[in-house]
Amino acid sequence: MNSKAKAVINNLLFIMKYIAKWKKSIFFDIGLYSVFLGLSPFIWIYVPKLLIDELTGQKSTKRITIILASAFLIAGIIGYSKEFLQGRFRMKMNTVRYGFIRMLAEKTMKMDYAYTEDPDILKEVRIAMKTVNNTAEGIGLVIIKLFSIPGNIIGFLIFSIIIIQLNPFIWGLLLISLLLSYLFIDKANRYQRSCKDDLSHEERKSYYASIKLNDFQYGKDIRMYGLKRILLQKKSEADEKVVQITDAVKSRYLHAGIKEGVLMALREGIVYAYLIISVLNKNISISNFVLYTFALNGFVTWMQTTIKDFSDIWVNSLYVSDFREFLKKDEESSSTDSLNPKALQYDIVFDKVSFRYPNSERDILKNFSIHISPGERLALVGINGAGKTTLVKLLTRLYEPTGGRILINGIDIKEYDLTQYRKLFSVVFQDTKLFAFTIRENITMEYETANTEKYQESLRQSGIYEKTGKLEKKEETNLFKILDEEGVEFSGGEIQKLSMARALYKDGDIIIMDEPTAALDALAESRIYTEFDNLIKNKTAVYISHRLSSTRFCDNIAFLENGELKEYGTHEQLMQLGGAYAGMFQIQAEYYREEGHEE
Ligand SMILES: Nc1ncnc2c1ncn2[C@@H]1O[C@H](COP(=O)(O)OP(=O)(O)OP(=O)(O)O)[C@@H](O)[C@H]1O
Repeated sequence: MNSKAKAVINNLLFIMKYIAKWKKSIFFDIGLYSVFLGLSPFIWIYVPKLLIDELTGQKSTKRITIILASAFLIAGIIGYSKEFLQGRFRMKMNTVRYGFIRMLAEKTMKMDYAYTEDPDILKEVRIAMKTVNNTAEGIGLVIIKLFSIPGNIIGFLIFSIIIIQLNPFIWGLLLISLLLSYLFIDKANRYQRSCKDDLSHEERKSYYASIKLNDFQYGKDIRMYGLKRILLQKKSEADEKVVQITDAVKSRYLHAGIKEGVLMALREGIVYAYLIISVLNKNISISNFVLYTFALNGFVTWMQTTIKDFSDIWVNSLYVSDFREFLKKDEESSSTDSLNPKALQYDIVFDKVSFRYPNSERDILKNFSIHISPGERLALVGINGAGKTTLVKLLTRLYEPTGGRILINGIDIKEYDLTQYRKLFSVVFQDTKLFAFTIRENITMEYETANTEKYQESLRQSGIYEKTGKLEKKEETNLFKILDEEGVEFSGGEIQKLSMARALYKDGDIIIMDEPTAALDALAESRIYTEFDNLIKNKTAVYISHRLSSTRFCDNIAFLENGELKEYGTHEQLMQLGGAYAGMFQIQAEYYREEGHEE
Protein backbone atom coordinates (compact mmCIF):
# COMPACT_ATOMS: atom_id res chain seq x y z
CA MET A 1 0.00 0.00 0.00
CA ASN A 2 1.42 3.39 -0.93
CA SER A 3 1.97 6.09 1.66
CA LYS A 4 -0.97 8.20 0.49
CA ALA A 5 -3.40 5.30 0.91
CA LYS A 6 -1.93 4.64 4.34
CA ALA A 7 -2.43 8.28 5.26
CA VAL A 8 -6.06 8.15 4.11
CA ILE A 9 -6.71 5.04 6.20
CA ASN A 10 -5.00 6.58 9.22
CA ASN A 11 -7.07 9.72 8.82
CA LEU A 12 -10.28 7.69 8.64
CA LEU A 13 -9.25 5.78 11.75
CA PHE A 14 -8.46 9.08 13.46
CA ILE A 15 -11.95 10.41 12.69
CA MET A 16 -13.59 7.14 13.69
CA LYS A 17 -11.71 7.18 16.99
CA TYR A 18 -13.32 10.49 17.87
CA ILE A 19 -16.75 9.45 16.58
CA ALA A 20 -16.46 6.49 18.95
CA LYS A 21 -15.47 8.88 21.74
CA TRP A 22 -18.09 11.57 21.22
CA LYS A 23 -21.05 9.85 19.48
CA LYS A 24 -20.67 6.11 19.32
CA SER A 25 -24.26 5.55 18.17
CA ILE A 26 -23.34 7.01 14.77
CA PHE A 27 -21.82 3.64 13.88
CA PHE A 28 -25.16 1.91 14.46
CA ASP A 29 -26.90 4.49 12.26
CA ILE A 30 -24.30 3.98 9.53
CA GLY A 31 -24.85 0.23 9.60
CA LEU A 32 -28.62 0.52 9.31
CA TYR A 33 -28.50 3.26 6.70
CA SER A 34 -26.03 1.25 4.60
CA VAL A 35 -28.41 -1.70 4.40
CA PHE A 36 -31.30 0.54 3.29
CA LEU A 37 -29.11 2.51 0.90
CA GLY A 38 -27.59 -0.62 -0.61
CA LEU A 39 -30.95 -2.33 -1.17
CA SER A 40 -33.13 0.59 -2.20
CA PRO A 41 -32.36 0.75 -5.95
CA PHE A 42 -33.14 -2.90 -6.57
CA ILE A 43 -36.84 -2.51 -5.99
CA TRP A 44 -37.25 -0.35 -9.09
CA ILE A 45 -34.93 -2.60 -11.10
CA TYR A 46 -36.80 -5.83 -10.34
CA VAL A 47 -40.35 -4.47 -10.29
CA PRO A 48 -40.43 -3.50 -14.01
CA LYS A 49 -39.08 -6.97 -14.89
CA LEU A 50 -41.71 -8.70 -12.72
CA LEU A 51 -44.46 -6.53 -14.21
CA ILE A 52 -43.38 -7.22 -17.80
CA ASP A 53 -43.16 -10.97 -17.07
CA GLU A 54 -46.68 -10.81 -15.64
CA LEU A 55 -48.08 -8.65 -18.46
CA THR A 56 -46.54 -10.84 -21.16
CA GLY A 57 -47.42 -14.03 -19.27
CA GLN A 58 -50.42 -14.84 -17.09
CA LYS A 59 -51.67 -11.23 -16.73
CA SER A 60 -53.03 -11.82 -13.20
CA THR A 61 -54.48 -8.54 -11.86
CA LYS A 62 -54.14 -9.85 -8.34
CA ARG A 63 -50.44 -10.58 -8.76
CA ILE A 64 -49.82 -7.23 -10.48
CA THR A 65 -51.59 -5.48 -7.58
CA ILE A 66 -49.52 -7.43 -5.05
CA ILE A 67 -46.26 -6.62 -6.89
CA LEU A 68 -47.09 -2.91 -7.05
CA ALA A 69 -48.43 -2.67 -3.48
CA SER A 70 -45.40 -4.52 -2.05
CA ALA A 71 -43.04 -2.37 -4.11
CA PHE A 72 -44.63 0.86 -2.86
CA LEU A 73 -44.73 -0.38 0.72
CA ILE A 74 -41.10 -1.52 0.78
CA ALA A 75 -39.92 1.59 -1.10
CA GLY A 76 -41.89 3.75 1.37
CA ILE A 77 -40.41 2.06 4.43
CA ILE A 78 -36.88 2.19 3.02
CA GLY A 79 -37.26 5.83 1.88
CA TYR A 80 -38.64 6.96 5.22
CA SER A 81 -35.96 5.07 7.18
CA LYS A 82 -33.20 6.51 5.02
CA GLU A 83 -34.44 10.08 5.50
CA PHE A 84 -34.91 9.56 9.21
CA LEU A 85 -31.45 8.07 9.69
CA GLN A 86 -29.85 10.74 7.56
CA GLY A 87 -31.53 13.53 9.55
CA ARG A 88 -30.50 11.96 12.84
CA PHE A 89 -26.98 11.46 11.55
CA ARG A 90 -26.67 15.15 10.56
CA MET A 91 -27.56 16.18 14.09
CA LYS A 92 -25.13 13.75 15.67
CA MET A 93 -22.46 14.66 13.18
CA ASN A 94 -22.53 18.26 14.41
CA THR A 95 -21.63 17.07 17.88
CA VAL A 96 -18.58 15.38 16.42
CA ARG A 97 -17.65 18.37 14.26
CA TYR A 98 -17.94 20.75 17.18
CA GLY A 99 -15.75 18.35 19.12
CA PHE A 100 -13.04 18.86 16.50
CA ILE A 101 -13.62 22.63 16.56
CA ARG A 102 -13.11 22.60 20.33
CA MET A 103 -10.03 20.44 19.88
CA LEU A 104 -8.55 23.04 17.53
CA ALA A 105 -9.40 25.92 19.86
CA GLU A 106 -7.77 24.13 22.79
CA LYS A 107 -4.71 23.42 20.69
CA THR A 108 -4.27 27.06 19.66
CA MET A 109 -4.47 28.05 23.32
CA LYS A 110 -1.79 25.55 24.30
CA MET A 111 0.58 26.18 21.41
CA ASP A 112 3.97 27.74 21.95
CA TYR A 113 3.48 31.50 22.11
CA ALA A 114 6.13 31.92 19.40
CA TYR A 115 3.74 30.32 16.90
CA THR A 116 1.16 33.04 17.47
CA GLU A 117 3.55 35.59 15.98
CA ASP A 118 4.52 33.44 12.99
CA PRO A 119 2.61 34.19 9.74
CA ASP A 120 3.21 30.65 8.39
CA ILE A 121 1.54 29.21 11.45
CA LEU A 122 -1.35 31.64 11.14
CA LYS A 123 -1.85 30.26 7.61
CA GLU A 124 -1.87 26.73 9.01
CA VAL A 125 -4.40 27.75 11.67
CA ARG A 126 -6.66 29.09 8.93
CA ILE A 127 -6.40 25.83 6.96
CA ALA A 128 -7.06 23.82 10.10
CA MET A 129 -10.09 25.99 10.85
CA LYS A 130 -11.41 25.49 7.34
CA THR A 131 -11.05 21.75 7.88
CA VAL A 132 -13.54 21.79 10.72
CA ASN A 133 -15.67 24.87 10.11
CA ASN A 134 -18.11 23.53 7.54
CA THR A 135 -19.44 20.33 6.08
CA ALA A 136 -18.53 21.12 2.48
CA GLU A 137 -14.91 20.14 2.96
CA GLY A 138 -12.44 18.68 5.40
CA ILE A 139 -13.43 16.59 8.36
CA GLY A 140 -17.16 17.39 8.02
CA LEU A 141 -17.26 16.11 4.46
CA VAL A 142 -15.26 12.99 5.30
CA ILE A 143 -17.72 12.14 8.08
CA ILE A 144 -20.64 12.59 5.65
CA LYS A 145 -18.94 10.34 3.13
CA LEU A 146 -18.22 7.76 5.80
CA PHE A 147 -21.96 7.61 6.33
CA SER A 148 -22.79 6.69 2.75
CA ILE A 149 -19.75 4.71 1.62
CA PRO A 150 -20.64 1.33 3.20
CA GLY A 151 -24.13 1.45 1.64
CA ASN A 152 -22.63 2.33 -1.72
CA ILE A 153 -20.27 -0.63 -1.48
CA ILE A 154 -23.19 -2.97 -0.75
CA GLY A 155 -25.04 -1.56 -3.76
CA PHE A 156 -21.96 -1.91 -5.94
CA LEU A 157 -21.57 -5.59 -5.02
CA ILE A 158 -25.21 -6.42 -5.79
CA PHE A 159 -25.11 -4.54 -9.10
CA SER A 160 -21.87 -6.32 -9.98
CA ILE A 161 -23.44 -9.74 -9.39
CA ILE A 162 -26.36 -8.89 -11.72
CA ILE A 163 -24.13 -7.53 -14.50
CA ILE A 164 -21.53 -10.30 -14.27
CA GLN A 165 -24.44 -12.73 -14.82
CA LEU A 166 -25.18 -10.87 -18.05
CA ASN A 167 -21.58 -10.70 -19.25
CA PRO A 168 -18.37 -10.31 -17.21
CA PHE A 169 -16.73 -8.36 -20.07
CA ILE A 170 -19.45 -5.73 -19.96
CA TRP A 171 -18.84 -5.43 -16.21
CA GLY A 172 -15.09 -5.07 -16.86
CA LEU A 173 -15.67 -2.48 -19.59
CA LEU A 174 -17.86 -0.39 -17.31
CA LEU A 175 -15.35 -0.63 -14.53
CA ILE A 176 -12.43 0.48 -16.72
CA SER A 177 -14.36 3.42 -18.17
CA LEU A 178 -15.38 4.52 -14.71
CA LEU A 179 -11.84 4.29 -13.43
CA LEU A 180 -10.75 6.47 -16.35
CA SER A 181 -13.39 9.03 -15.33
CA TYR A 182 -11.95 8.91 -11.86
CA LEU A 183 -8.48 9.68 -13.15
CA PHE A 184 -9.84 12.76 -14.95
CA ILE A 185 -11.42 14.03 -11.76
CA ASP A 186 -8.41 13.11 -9.69
CA LYS A 187 -6.20 15.31 -11.86
CA ALA A 188 -8.53 18.25 -11.16
CA ASN A 189 -8.53 17.33 -7.48
CA ARG A 190 -4.77 17.39 -7.36
CA TYR A 191 -4.71 20.79 -9.02
CA GLN A 192 -7.21 22.07 -6.46
CA ARG A 193 -5.00 20.78 -3.70
CA SER A 194 -1.91 22.47 -5.17
CA CYS A 195 -3.74 25.81 -4.96
CA LYS A 196 -4.60 25.35 -1.30
CA ASP A 197 -1.77 27.41 0.19
CA ASP A 198 -2.19 30.34 -2.21
CA LEU A 199 -5.92 30.30 -1.70
CA SER A 200 -5.58 30.28 2.06
CA HIS A 201 -3.07 33.14 1.91
CA GLU A 202 -5.38 35.34 -0.17
CA GLU A 203 -8.43 34.40 1.89
CA ARG A 204 -6.53 35.37 5.03
CA LYS A 205 -5.66 38.75 3.55
CA SER A 206 -9.26 39.37 2.54
CA TYR A 207 -10.51 38.18 5.93
CA TYR A 208 -8.06 40.45 7.72
CA ALA A 209 -9.26 43.50 5.77
CA SER A 210 -12.95 42.58 6.41
CA ILE A 211 -12.34 42.15 10.12
CA LYS A 212 -10.50 45.45 10.43
CA LEU A 213 -13.17 47.27 8.43
CA ASN A 214 -15.79 46.07 10.88
CA ASP A 215 -13.72 46.45 14.03
CA PHE A 216 -14.92 49.37 16.18
CA GLN A 217 -11.48 49.65 17.76
CA TYR A 218 -10.00 50.58 14.38
CA GLY A 219 -12.88 52.93 13.52
CA LYS A 220 -11.04 56.11 14.53
CA ASP A 221 -7.86 55.38 12.61
CA ILE A 222 -9.81 54.20 9.58
CA ARG A 223 -11.73 57.48 9.42
CA MET A 224 -8.93 59.85 10.31
CA TYR A 225 -6.38 58.40 7.94
CA GLY A 226 -8.82 57.56 5.16
CA LEU A 227 -7.84 53.92 5.60
CA LYS A 228 -11.14 52.74 4.18
CA ARG A 229 -9.84 53.05 0.63
CA ILE A 230 -6.63 51.15 1.15
CA LEU A 231 -8.40 48.46 3.20
CA LEU A 232 -11.10 48.06 0.56
CA GLN A 233 -8.47 48.02 -2.15
CA LYS A 234 -6.46 45.37 -0.35
CA LYS A 235 -9.62 43.36 0.21
CA SER A 236 -10.73 43.53 -3.39
CA GLU A 237 -7.22 42.66 -4.60
CA ALA A 238 -7.22 39.59 -2.37
CA ASP A 239 -10.80 38.74 -3.40
CA GLU A 240 -9.84 39.01 -7.06
CA LYS A 241 -7.00 36.55 -6.53
CA VAL A 242 -9.36 34.21 -4.68
CA VAL A 243 -11.74 34.35 -7.66
CA GLN A 244 -8.87 33.76 -10.10
CA ILE A 245 -7.69 30.71 -8.19
CA THR A 246 -11.17 29.25 -7.75
CA ASP A 247 -11.99 29.92 -11.42
CA ALA A 248 -8.84 28.08 -12.49
CA VAL A 249 -9.87 25.16 -10.30
CA LYS A 250 -13.41 25.17 -11.71
CA SER A 251 -12.07 25.21 -15.24
CA ARG A 252 -10.01 22.05 -14.48
CA TYR A 253 -13.19 20.36 -13.27
CA LEU A 254 -15.04 21.53 -16.38
CA HIS A 255 -12.41 19.92 -18.62
CA ALA A 256 -12.58 16.73 -16.60
CA GLY A 257 -16.38 16.81 -17.02
CA ILE A 258 -16.14 17.17 -20.83
CA LYS A 259 -13.73 14.23 -21.13
CA GLU A 260 -15.99 12.19 -18.91
CA GLY A 261 -19.00 13.05 -21.10
CA VAL A 262 -17.26 11.73 -24.23
CA LEU A 263 -16.29 8.57 -22.42
CA MET A 264 -19.86 8.13 -21.20
CA ALA A 265 -21.27 8.39 -24.74
CA LEU A 266 -18.88 5.68 -25.93
CA ARG A 267 -19.65 3.45 -22.96
CA GLU A 268 -23.42 3.74 -23.33
CA GLY A 269 -23.22 3.12 -27.08
CA ILE A 270 -21.31 -0.15 -26.63
CA VAL A 271 -23.52 -1.40 -23.80
CA TYR A 272 -26.84 -0.62 -25.54
CA ALA A 273 -25.63 -2.14 -28.79
CA TYR A 274 -24.73 -5.31 -26.88
CA LEU A 275 -28.13 -5.48 -25.16
CA ILE A 276 -30.08 -4.91 -28.39
CA ILE A 277 -28.07 -7.57 -30.23
CA SER A 278 -28.68 -9.98 -27.33
CA VAL A 279 -32.45 -9.40 -27.57
CA LEU A 280 -32.42 -9.78 -31.34
CA ASN A 281 -30.49 -13.04 -31.00
CA LYS A 282 -33.02 -14.08 -28.34
CA ASN A 283 -30.26 -14.50 -25.77
CA ILE A 284 -32.24 -12.41 -23.29
CA SER A 285 -35.97 -11.77 -22.86
CA ILE A 286 -37.63 -8.35 -23.12
CA SER A 287 -38.16 -8.32 -19.36
CA ASN A 288 -34.47 -9.08 -18.78
CA PHE A 289 -33.58 -6.40 -21.34
CA VAL A 290 -35.48 -3.92 -19.14
CA LEU A 291 -33.86 -5.34 -15.99
CA TYR A 292 -30.34 -5.06 -17.42
CA THR A 293 -30.96 -1.60 -18.83
CA PHE A 294 -31.99 -0.37 -15.39
CA ALA A 295 -29.17 -2.35 -13.74
CA LEU A 296 -26.51 -0.98 -16.11
CA ASN A 297 -27.72 2.60 -15.64
CA GLY A 298 -27.94 2.03 -11.92
CA PHE A 299 -24.47 0.51 -11.82
CA VAL A 300 -22.93 3.46 -13.64
CA THR A 301 -24.65 6.03 -11.42
CA TRP A 302 -23.78 4.01 -8.35
CA MET A 303 -20.18 3.66 -9.37
CA GLN A 304 -19.91 7.35 -10.16
CA THR A 305 -21.28 8.24 -6.74
CA THR A 306 -18.97 5.75 -5.05
CA ILE A 307 -15.94 6.98 -7.01
CA LYS A 308 -16.87 10.58 -6.21
CA ASP A 309 -17.23 9.63 -2.54
CA PHE A 310 -13.83 7.93 -2.48
CA SER A 311 -12.27 10.80 -4.36
CA ASP A 312 -13.81 13.30 -1.91
CA ILE A 313 -12.46 11.25 0.97
CA TRP A 314 -9.06 11.11 -0.73
CA VAL A 315 -8.88 14.88 -1.32
CA ASN A 316 -10.35 15.89 2.00
CA SER A 317 -8.22 13.40 3.84
CA LEU A 318 -5.32 15.68 2.96
CA TYR A 319 -7.02 18.44 4.90
CA VAL A 320 -7.45 16.00 7.76
CA SER A 321 -3.69 15.35 7.54
CA ASP A 322 -3.10 19.11 7.83
CA PHE A 323 -5.38 19.22 10.83
CA ARG A 324 -3.56 16.33 12.48
CA GLU A 325 -0.18 17.85 11.69
CA PHE A 326 -1.36 21.04 13.30
CA LEU A 327 -2.37 19.14 16.42
CA LYS A 328 1.20 17.87 16.65
CA LYS A 329 2.67 21.40 16.84
CA ASP A 330 4.81 21.97 19.90
CA GLU A 331 2.83 22.83 22.94
CA GLU A 332 4.04 24.98 25.73
CA SER A 333 5.54 22.30 27.82
CA SER A 334 6.54 22.08 31.38
CA SER A 335 10.00 20.64 31.76
CA THR A 336 10.51 17.10 32.92
CA ASP A 337 11.31 18.22 36.44
CA SER A 338 8.11 20.21 36.83
CA LEU A 339 9.38 21.94 39.92
CA ASN A 340 7.00 24.17 41.80
CA PRO A 341 8.51 27.67 41.79
CA LYS A 342 6.47 28.93 44.76
CA ALA A 343 8.79 30.42 47.39
CA LEU A 344 8.79 33.11 50.03
CA GLN A 345 10.91 35.42 47.93
CA TYR A 346 12.32 35.49 44.44
CA ASP A 347 15.85 36.20 43.34
CA ILE A 348 15.97 36.66 39.56
CA VAL A 349 19.10 36.39 37.44
CA PHE A 350 19.51 36.94 33.70
CA ASP A 351 22.77 35.16 32.99
CA LYS A 352 24.31 36.14 29.61
CA VAL A 353 20.94 35.94 27.91
CA SER A 354 20.79 36.26 24.14
CA PHE A 355 17.68 36.09 22.05
CA ARG A 356 16.66 36.09 18.44
CA TYR A 357 13.02 35.81 17.29
CA PRO A 358 12.20 32.80 15.12
CA ASN A 359 12.58 33.59 11.40
CA SER A 360 14.61 36.67 12.31
CA GLU A 361 18.24 37.31 11.44
CA ARG A 362 19.04 39.75 14.21
CA ASP A 363 19.86 39.16 17.85
CA ILE A 364 17.48 41.31 19.88
CA LEU A 365 19.29 40.65 23.15
CA LYS A 366 23.01 40.14 23.35
CA ASN A 367 24.70 38.67 26.39
CA PHE A 368 22.32 40.42 28.72
CA SER A 369 23.00 39.90 32.43
CA ILE A 370 21.22 41.42 35.38
CA HIS A 371 20.37 40.49 38.94
CA ILE A 372 17.03 41.42 40.49
CA SER A 373 17.06 40.91 44.25
CA PRO A 374 13.97 39.83 46.22
CA GLY A 375 11.61 42.74 46.74
CA GLU A 376 13.59 44.95 44.37
CA ARG A 377 11.95 47.47 42.06
CA LEU A 378 13.73 47.49 38.73
CA ALA A 379 13.04 50.02 36.00
CA LEU A 380 13.73 48.94 32.43
CA VAL A 381 14.19 51.97 30.24
CA GLY A 382 15.53 52.67 26.77
CA ILE A 383 14.44 53.88 23.38
CA ASN A 384 11.81 52.10 21.24
CA GLY A 385 12.90 48.67 20.09
CA ALA A 386 15.71 48.38 22.66
CA GLY A 387 14.39 44.98 23.78
CA LYS A 388 12.51 45.78 27.01
CA THR A 389 9.28 43.91 26.16
CA THR A 390 11.34 41.04 24.79
CA LEU A 391 12.95 40.70 28.24
CA VAL A 392 9.50 40.45 29.78
CA LYS A 393 8.47 37.81 27.23
CA LEU A 394 11.53 35.77 28.17
CA LEU A 395 11.01 36.15 31.90
CA THR A 396 7.37 35.07 31.58
CA ARG A 397 8.42 32.15 29.35
CA LEU A 398 6.49 33.23 26.29
CA TYR A 399 9.80 32.63 24.51
CA GLU A 400 12.94 30.75 25.47
CA PRO A 401 16.34 32.44 25.36
CA THR A 402 18.48 31.35 22.42
CA GLY A 403 21.56 31.68 24.63
CA GLY A 404 22.27 31.95 28.33
CA ARG A 405 19.87 31.25 31.18
CA ILE A 406 17.31 32.92 33.36
CA LEU A 407 17.36 31.72 36.94
CA ILE A 408 14.88 32.16 39.72
CA ASN A 409 16.21 31.25 43.13
CA GLY A 410 19.19 29.64 41.44
CA ILE A 411 17.14 27.32 39.20
CA ASP A 412 16.78 27.68 35.43
CA ILE A 413 13.19 28.79 34.89
CA LYS A 414 12.82 26.01 32.27
CA GLU A 415 12.84 23.54 35.13
CA TYR A 416 9.67 24.90 36.66
CA ASP A 417 6.21 23.62 35.91
CA LEU A 418 4.90 26.16 33.40
CA THR A 419 1.39 26.54 34.82
CA GLN A 420 2.73 27.05 38.33
CA TYR A 421 5.44 29.33 37.00
CA ARG A 422 3.02 31.64 35.20
CA LYS A 423 1.03 31.95 38.44
CA LEU A 424 3.97 33.87 39.90
CA PHE A 425 3.41 36.85 37.67
CA SER A 426 0.96 39.70 37.60
CA VAL A 427 1.71 41.36 34.30
CA VAL A 428 0.13 44.37 32.67
CA PHE A 429 1.25 44.42 29.07
CA GLN A 430 1.66 47.45 26.89
CA ASP A 431 -1.01 46.18 24.52
CA THR A 432 -3.05 44.43 27.16
CA LYS A 433 -6.33 42.99 25.97
CA LEU A 434 -9.70 42.84 27.66
CA PHE A 435 -12.65 40.75 26.51
CA ALA A 436 -16.28 41.43 25.67
CA PHE A 437 -17.24 39.83 29.00
CA THR A 438 -18.49 41.46 32.19
CA ILE A 439 -16.18 43.74 34.16
CA ARG A 440 -16.07 41.16 36.94
CA GLU A 441 -15.12 38.37 34.54
CA ASN A 442 -12.42 40.55 33.01
CA ILE A 443 -10.90 41.15 36.42
CA THR A 444 -11.22 37.68 37.88
CA MET A 445 -11.08 35.60 34.67
CA GLU A 446 -13.52 33.30 36.43
CA TYR A 447 -17.04 32.36 35.37
CA GLU A 448 -18.32 32.53 38.89
CA THR A 449 -16.46 34.56 41.46
CA ALA A 450 -16.69 33.67 45.09
CA ASN A 451 -14.44 36.43 46.35
CA THR A 452 -16.51 39.56 45.64
CA GLU A 453 -14.64 41.66 48.16
CA LYS A 454 -11.28 40.88 46.62
CA TYR A 455 -12.17 41.98 43.10
CA GLN A 456 -13.99 45.06 44.33
CA GLU A 457 -10.89 45.94 46.32
CA SER A 458 -8.77 45.53 43.16
CA LEU A 459 -11.09 47.92 41.33
CA ARG A 460 -10.82 50.37 44.20
CA GLN A 461 -7.04 50.13 44.33
CA SER A 462 -6.66 50.74 40.63
CA GLY A 463 -8.91 53.79 40.87
CA ILE A 464 -11.81 52.58 38.70
CA TYR A 465 -14.29 51.49 41.37
CA GLU A 466 -16.13 54.79 41.42
CA LYS A 467 -16.74 54.59 37.69
CA THR A 468 -17.91 50.96 37.67
CA GLY A 469 -20.07 51.63 40.75
CA LYS A 470 -22.08 54.19 38.79
CA LEU A 471 -23.02 51.73 36.06
CA GLU A 472 -26.54 50.32 36.29
CA LYS A 473 -25.36 46.72 36.45
CA LYS A 474 -22.13 47.69 38.22
CA GLU A 475 -19.43 45.03 37.74
CA GLU A 476 -21.87 42.80 35.92
CA THR A 477 -21.88 45.26 33.01
CA ASN A 478 -20.42 43.90 29.81
CA LEU A 479 -17.40 45.58 28.32
CA PHE A 480 -17.71 46.75 24.71
CA LYS A 481 -20.76 46.74 22.51
CA ILE A 482 -19.67 43.89 20.27
CA LEU A 483 -21.86 41.30 22.00
CA ASP A 484 -24.12 43.47 24.11
CA GLU A 485 -25.90 46.66 23.02
CA GLU A 486 -25.83 47.85 26.61
CA GLY A 487 -22.12 47.13 26.98
CA VAL A 488 -19.86 50.04 27.93
CA GLU A 489 -16.97 51.47 25.99
CA PHE A 490 -14.25 52.61 28.41
CA SER A 491 -11.56 55.16 27.65
CA GLY A 492 -7.97 54.06 27.00
CA GLY A 493 -6.91 55.13 30.51
CA GLU A 494 -9.88 53.34 32.09
CA ILE A 495 -9.06 50.15 30.19
CA GLN A 496 -5.55 50.35 31.54
CA LYS A 497 -6.88 50.79 35.06
CA LEU A 498 -9.04 47.70 34.58
CA SER A 499 -5.98 45.82 33.38
CA MET A 500 -4.17 46.87 36.53
CA ALA A 501 -7.13 45.73 38.62
CA ARG A 502 -6.82 42.35 36.90
CA ALA A 503 -3.14 42.19 37.80
CA LEU A 504 -3.86 43.17 41.41
CA TYR A 505 -6.63 40.57 41.66
CA LYS A 506 -4.29 37.87 40.41
CA ASP A 507 -1.99 38.85 43.24
CA GLY A 508 1.13 37.39 41.64
CA ASP A 509 4.39 37.44 43.58
CA ILE A 510 6.30 39.20 40.82
CA ILE A 511 4.84 42.31 39.26
CA ILE A 512 5.57 43.48 35.75
CA MET A 513 4.18 46.66 34.26
CA ASP A 514 5.15 47.11 30.64
CA GLU A 515 4.20 50.71 30.07
CA PRO A 516 0.52 50.17 30.76
CA THR A 517 -0.02 53.82 31.52
CA ALA A 518 0.85 55.18 28.09
CA ALA A 519 -2.69 56.49 27.71
CA LEU A 520 -2.35 58.63 30.84
CA ASP A 521 -0.65 62.00 31.18
CA ALA A 522 2.80 62.15 32.73
CA LEU A 523 1.63 63.27 36.17
CA ALA A 524 -1.15 60.69 36.33
CA GLU A 525 1.29 58.02 35.24
CA SER A 526 3.82 58.99 37.87
CA ARG A 527 1.08 58.97 40.53
CA ILE A 528 -0.21 55.58 39.43
CA TYR A 529 3.25 54.06 39.49
CA THR A 530 3.95 55.24 43.02
CA GLU A 531 0.47 54.31 44.28
CA PHE A 532 0.68 50.92 42.62
CA ASP A 533 4.12 50.45 44.08
CA ASN A 534 2.76 51.04 47.58
CA LEU A 535 0.05 48.47 47.01
CA ILE A 536 2.38 45.65 46.07
CA LYS A 537 4.29 46.02 49.34
CA ASN A 538 7.45 43.90 49.37
CA LYS A 539 6.92 42.08 46.07
CA THR A 540 9.54 42.13 43.34
CA ALA A 541 8.57 44.44 40.48
CA VAL A 542 9.82 45.31 37.03
CA TYR A 543 8.53 48.57 35.60
CA ILE A 544 8.93 49.71 32.04
CA SER A 545 8.24 53.28 31.09
CA HIS A 546 9.37 55.86 28.59
CA ARG A 547 8.77 58.62 31.12
CA LEU A 548 11.85 58.39 33.24
CA SER A 549 10.37 60.46 36.05
CA SER A 550 7.73 57.74 36.63
CA THR A 551 10.32 55.11 37.47
CA ARG A 552 13.01 57.20 39.16
CA PHE A 553 11.82 55.92 42.55
CA CYS A 554 12.93 52.36 41.62
CA ASP A 555 15.82 50.73 43.47
CA ASN A 556 17.68 50.22 40.22
CA ILE A 557 17.39 51.41 36.67
CA ALA A 558 18.57 49.37 33.71
CA PHE A 559 19.09 51.41 30.57
CA LEU A 560 18.97 49.23 27.47
CA GLU A 561 20.33 50.02 24.07
CA ASN A 562 20.21 47.62 21.12
CA GLY A 563 19.54 44.67 23.39
CA GLU A 564 22.49 45.39 25.64
CA LEU A 565 22.67 46.72 29.17
CA LYS A 566 24.18 50.13 28.58
CA GLU A 567 23.86 51.66 32.07
CA TYR A 568 22.77 50.29 35.42
CA GLY A 569 22.35 51.82 38.89
CA THR A 570 20.10 54.01 40.97
CA HIS A 571 18.60 57.17 39.50
CA GLU A 572 21.14 59.27 41.38
CA GLN A 573 24.06 57.11 40.25
CA LEU A 574 23.00 57.28 36.61
CA MET A 575 22.47 61.03 36.80
CA GLN A 576 25.96 61.40 38.22
CA LEU A 577 27.31 59.20 35.46
CA GLY A 578 25.99 61.75 33.01
CA GLY A 579 25.47 59.16 30.25
CA ALA A 580 22.56 58.26 27.99
CA TYR A 581 20.06 57.95 30.85
CA ALA A 582 20.97 61.33 32.33
CA GLY A 583 20.75 62.91 28.88
CA MET A 584 17.32 61.50 28.23
CA PHE A 585 16.11 62.45 31.71
CA GLN A 586 17.27 66.04 31.24
CA ILE A 587 15.52 66.34 27.88
CA GLN A 588 12.28 65.00 29.33
CA ALA A 589 12.54 67.25 32.40
CA GLU A 590 13.11 70.21 30.13
CA TYR A 591 10.08 69.27 28.10
CA TYR A 592 7.82 68.95 31.11
CA ARG A 593 9.07 72.24 32.52
CA GLU A 594 8.19 73.87 29.20
CA GLU A 595 4.81 72.21 29.34
CA GLY A 596 4.32 73.82 32.73
CA HIS A 597 4.66 70.75 34.95
CA GLU A 598 6.81 70.91 38.00
CA GLU A 599 8.99 67.86 38.37
N1 LIG B 1 7.65 38.59 17.10
C1 LIG B 1 8.71 39.26 16.68
N2 LIG B 1 9.43 38.80 15.64
C2 LIG B 1 10.52 39.46 15.20
N3 LIG B 1 10.99 40.59 15.74
C3 LIG B 1 10.32 41.11 16.79
C4 LIG B 1 9.14 40.48 17.31
N4 LIG B 1 8.69 41.21 18.35
C5 LIG B 1 9.55 42.26 18.47
N5 LIG B 1 10.52 42.19 17.55
C6 LIG B 1 11.65 43.13 17.38
O1 LIG B 1 12.43 43.11 18.56
C7 LIG B 1 12.95 44.38 18.84
C8 LIG B 1 12.72 44.69 20.32
O2 LIG B 1 11.34 44.78 20.54
P1 LIG B 1 10.75 45.07 21.98
O3 LIG B 1 9.28 45.05 21.86
O4 LIG B 1 11.37 44.16 22.97
O5 LIG B 1 11.30 46.55 22.23
P2 LIG B 1 10.93 47.57 23.39
O6 LIG B 1 12.21 48.01 23.97
O7 LIG B 1 9.94 46.99 24.33
O8 LIG B 1 10.28 48.73 22.52
P3 LIG B 1 9.12 49.77 22.90
O9 LIG B 1 9.72 50.76 23.84
O10 LIG B 1 8.82 50.39 21.58
O11 LIG B 1 7.99 49.01 23.47
C9 LIG B 1 12.25 45.35 17.91
O12 LIG B 1 13.17 45.75 16.94
C10 LIG B 1 11.14 44.56 17.27
O13 LIG B 1 10.98 44.90 15.94
